[in-house]
Amino acid sequence: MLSKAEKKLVKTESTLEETESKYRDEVCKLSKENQKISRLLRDTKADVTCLQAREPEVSIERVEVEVESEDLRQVLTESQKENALLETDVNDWRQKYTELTNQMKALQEQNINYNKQLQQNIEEVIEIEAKHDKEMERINEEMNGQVEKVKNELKDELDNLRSTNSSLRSKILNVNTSFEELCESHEALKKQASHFPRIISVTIDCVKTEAVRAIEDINQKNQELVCKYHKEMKLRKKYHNELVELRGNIRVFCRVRPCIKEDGFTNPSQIIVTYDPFDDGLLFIANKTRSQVFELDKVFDEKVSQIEVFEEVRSLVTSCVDGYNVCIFAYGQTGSGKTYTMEGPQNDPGINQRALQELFSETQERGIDWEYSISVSVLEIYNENIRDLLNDEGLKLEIKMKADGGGLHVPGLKTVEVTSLNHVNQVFLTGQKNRATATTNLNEHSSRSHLILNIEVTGYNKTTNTRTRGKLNLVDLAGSERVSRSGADGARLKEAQNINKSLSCLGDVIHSLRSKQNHIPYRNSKLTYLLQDSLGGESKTLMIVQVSPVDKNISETVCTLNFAQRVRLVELGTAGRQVESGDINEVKKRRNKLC
Ligand SMILES: Nc1ncnc2c1ncn2[C@@H]1O[C@H](COP(=O)(O)OP(=O)(O)OP(=O)(O)O)[C@@H](O)[C@H]1O
Repeated sequence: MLSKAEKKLVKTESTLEETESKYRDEVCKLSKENQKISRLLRDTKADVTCLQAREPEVSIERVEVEVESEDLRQVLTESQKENALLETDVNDWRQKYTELTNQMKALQEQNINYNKQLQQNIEEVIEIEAKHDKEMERINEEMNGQVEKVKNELKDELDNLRSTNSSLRSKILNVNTSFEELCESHEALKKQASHFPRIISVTIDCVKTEAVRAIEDINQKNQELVCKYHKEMKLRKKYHNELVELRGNIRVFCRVRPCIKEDGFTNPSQIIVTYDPFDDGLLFIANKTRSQVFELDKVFDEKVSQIEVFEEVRSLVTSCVDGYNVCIFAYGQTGSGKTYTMEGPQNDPGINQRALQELFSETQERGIDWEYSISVSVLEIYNENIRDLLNDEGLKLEIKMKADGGGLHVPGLKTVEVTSLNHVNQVFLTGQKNRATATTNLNEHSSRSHLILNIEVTGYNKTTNTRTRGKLNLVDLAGSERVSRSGADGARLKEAQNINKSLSCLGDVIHSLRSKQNHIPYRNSKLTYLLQDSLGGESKTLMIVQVSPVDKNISETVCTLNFAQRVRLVELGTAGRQVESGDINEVKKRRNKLC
């Protein structure tokens, strides 16, 4: 602050000095001019005085002379000329005098003006000096005030610093004490820290044990949860099955066959089928950019074995022993694995052989009260003709209603009672032989015909005098691919049209059953007519749809699964047992009533 006031003072002083020197120069210049004018005036005055004091050099004399001679006249003429010249000179001097007098007057006036100016300037200088003094006084006062203020401020600051200093001193004293205390604590901690590794390792061991225990607990809980979940799932499935049974729905399973060499080289991106790890009833098909989901009663992935498949149908098969009509048919496009699931290779048989084996063991386990007989017939429907595969006589067979009202049958169809698995295998071999002799290419033929293995289980209870009769139809349908896709003509076209007809009749029957229509068009094809007992009314029906996992078959796969979804919604009504009391007349009466 002081330096600012000082600066201002110095600046004002220099401005004043500048102004003063400027006026001093001006006054000096004016007094010099004044002196010059005074000198000129004095000189002019002296000249005038001198001129006034001087005797006129020329006196005009008028002499009147009588010119008497020529010489005199000449002298007179010359004198007159000289006189005229002198008069001219006098006039010039007079004029000069007047000019000088005027000049002197002007200079006097100028001198007066200069004097006035000088006086004015002197007054201004005095005024400026007074102002300067005043300003100096004010600045001095201001400066003194500032100095005083700064002094006071500095004093306050010094006081503050002094008090801060004293408080800092006391703090330092305190810090010193704290520092000493900290040093002591540090020493103590150092001592403690030397024990740390041991403490830490003990703690880590404890934590590890705790963690292991916690993980074990979690694992146990997890396992319990998984068990509960599986139980829930089983329960859900059981209730679902019960519901299905109550409603009489057609149960629909889906089996995905593994990739085979006919699929060509397949990389993972060509596999279009995926599964839900938590729900074995869902199947996903990657159809172009979207994933289509299909809900079925059970999905068997490509790794599921023949035994596992049979485990799922075992109870259905054995219910035949209790007098139920059961039908299991395999549906799907050619090469999707229908025959594999139903017949299977010799070293790993499918449902047909396992079902018979199961029926044998089940009937044997029923105890001594029961007498059972199991008989089989094997037939195929090819081009809407029924062929008995256990009889090679080539009889034309038709489906007829039994005379006693006991349902449909095929008169003339050979039925063989089987007693052991070996016997069953022999019967199957006969069927396969007969099928092969009628055709040049068994594979192609099997694709275009429906194969039906009919098993009838009759039981008689000696104690209660009751009879049971259950029928098990195991059907390997012809390939379901569309005619338009196969590009067939001639005999092939006829075959395809017939397959198409019977499968579309199957679809119609299912549609009519689903929409609970009064008329169900069973008779529109040999297949539906023959399976009437198994499709409608009091039977348990299972359809196993077979699909290929690769993208080249996607449209057939999607068609198959759409068909499966429709089939699943069909309600057939509660299945009924075929149990007859010993009094045959009563049975007949009941049957006639039903018809
Ligand atoms: N689950 C499976 N495991 C191993 N191989 C299988 C499986 N399913 C099908 N295959 C194989 O796929 C090929 C075609 O199967 P399959 O003959 O059973 O089909 P299909 O649907 O009966 O055909 P078609 O309508 O022509 O009779 C066969 O070579 C068969 O061995």
